Amino acid sequence: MPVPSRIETLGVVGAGQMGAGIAQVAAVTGHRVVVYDVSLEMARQGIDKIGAQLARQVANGKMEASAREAALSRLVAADGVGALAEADLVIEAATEREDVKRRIFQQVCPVLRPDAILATNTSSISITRLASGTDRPERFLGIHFMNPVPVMKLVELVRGIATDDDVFETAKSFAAGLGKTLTVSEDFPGFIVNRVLVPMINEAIYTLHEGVGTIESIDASMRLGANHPMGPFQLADFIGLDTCLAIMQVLHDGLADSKYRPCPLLVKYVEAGWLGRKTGRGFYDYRVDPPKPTR
Ligand SMILES: CC(=O)CC(=O)SCCNC(=O)CCNC(=O)[C@H](O)C(C)(C)COP(=O)(O)OP(=O)(O)OC[C@H]1O[C@@H](n2cnc3c(N)ncnc32)[C@H](O)[C@@H]1OP(=O)(O)O
Ligand SMILES: NC(=O)C1=CN([C@@H]2O[C@H](COP(=O)(O)OP(=O)(O)OC[C@H]3O[C@@H](n4cnc5c(N)ncnc54)[C@H](OP(=O)(O)O)[C@@H]3O)[C@@H](O)[C@H]2O)C=CC1
Repeated sequence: MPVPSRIETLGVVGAGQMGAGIAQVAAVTGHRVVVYDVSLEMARQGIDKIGAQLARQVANGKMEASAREAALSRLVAADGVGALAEADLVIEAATEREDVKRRIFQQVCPVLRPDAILATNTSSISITRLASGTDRPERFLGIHFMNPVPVMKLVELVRGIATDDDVFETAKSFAAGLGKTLTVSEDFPGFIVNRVLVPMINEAIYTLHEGVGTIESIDASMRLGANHPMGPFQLADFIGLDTCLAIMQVLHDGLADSKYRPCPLLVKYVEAGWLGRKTGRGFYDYRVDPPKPTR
């Protein structure tokens, strides 16, 4: 069966920071986008965030008001999974948990067009393993965007063992059409970016845990000493500590090497529900301005 040669309608599952970012970029570049989350209300909240983000661009003179209106008119909040039936491509961007993603694929696959492509924005989980839980492993791949999606230039593409070449080519043209630069990663835990980046963050947390430095001194050291735009704790809070921990667990389990052991302090923060910016508190407390280190 031929694959859609062009992606006109995109479905996005999960309207959190990544799903909303993907939906925003796709709508701005002329795609119709159906946004699905656990409820219509959550999907609407994601679209409201996009509206606010685009309003800032209009206020800064970076976008015409008419272009904002046009982008918003292309965004639809799904009132149920059935709304994904019209999509040429669906990108899953829900919580970084394999059980959650598998359950989503079980719900979504029966409503998809038989020729539709299914992709995941997973940060670390095996594409081949996720594909095996769908009805279309040959039409399944990883399209891994970086956070914040509208700003970051990279998209990592990852094929599973069964991904068809023409599916991969369609995904490449789609991502290039969003203005992104592509790299291709083999399907191993964490792919390229997170195999390198998240152990660095985990090491920064060990550095704190062992008393080598404070949150602020470690962040300042990496910002000023390594020219990173954010220190590792600012970045961890920005990514989400639950996501950072999930990635470390995938690296630890998948590569069976103790060097990927998640720092117990990271585990403690996640257990406390201090997940970073999205919950108002992580390694920094964002309920005060400027954000205050939490240890
Ligand atoms: C976990 C994974 O699976 C993979 C990952 O994504 S790992 C995370 C990768 N991301 C990073 O490493 C981000 C590192 N940080 C940065 O690059 C920068 O700090 C940053 C781009 C986030 C902000 O840059 P900054 O210069 O400090 O801030 P600021 O001047 O406010 O913003 C610069 C631009 O980004 C935009 N921006 C900032 N945060 C944004 C957000 N959350 N969403 C959308 N746009 C955003 C701003 O609107 C601004 O755009 P304009 O230039 O058009 O006005
Ligand atoms: N954060 C980052 O920097 C990056 C993350 N990623 C990956 O993108 C994905 C999403 O991450 P991110 O946006 O940060 O996470 P968020 O926690 O911000 O968003 C996840 C969203 O998925 C929703 N969700 C959970 N379960 C379901 C479900 N069964 N059906 C539909 N929606 C559901 C959540 O709803 P609710 O809140 O109600 O649970 C939430 O709105 C993860 O796989 C992550 O690894 C990739 C690149 C960068």
